[in-house]
Amino acid sequence: MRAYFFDNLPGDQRLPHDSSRSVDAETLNKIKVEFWHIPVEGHEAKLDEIAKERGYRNRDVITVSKEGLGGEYEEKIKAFYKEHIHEDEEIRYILSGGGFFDVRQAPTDEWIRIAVSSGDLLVIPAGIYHRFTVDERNMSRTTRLFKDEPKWSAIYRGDESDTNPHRINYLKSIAVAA
Ligand SMILES: CSCCC(=O)/C(O)=C/O
Ligand SMILES: [Fe+2]
Repeated sequence: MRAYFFDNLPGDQRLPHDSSRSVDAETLNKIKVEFWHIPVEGHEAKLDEIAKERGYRNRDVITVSKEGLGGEYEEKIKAFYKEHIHEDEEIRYILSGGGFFDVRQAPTDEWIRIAVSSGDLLVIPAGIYHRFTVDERNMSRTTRLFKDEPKWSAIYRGDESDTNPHRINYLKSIAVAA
């Protein structure tokens, strides 16, 4: 896992877009993004422990690739890279391949790019604006943890998202006024 500010330059979303300005763990902690590295071999026990501690009852594995998603690939890639929030925390564990999770720092609204590969586990809090893309490998196999039914539902950034209670609570939790 490596984090840095996104360069905001035009170009394929799957390229690194590395501004060379690194982001440290403390900066990520301030915006409530957590991460672990858990070696893939034998990761199940640690994942079970995290799921139990945080009350997650379900999980699935998604392969984001042309082969994995077939006819849905283009549509899903667009949906994941469109800026959004969730009303639940997002926990993702990368089994193979990799990609980039971009999270918006508040209050600056700058994109922080988090490069993930196999063994990286990321916790993205409810209410933070973010997006995902595969990298140049064009493939990520990821375990997604869900508290309830395994369902992906996103609220795209727009007028309604800024007044969503989960967005407001998130800003409060990091001591930023909504
Ligand atoms: C790599 S898991 C698929 C992407 C996803 O679930 C999500 O919410 C991205 O923000
Ligand atoms: Fe998401």
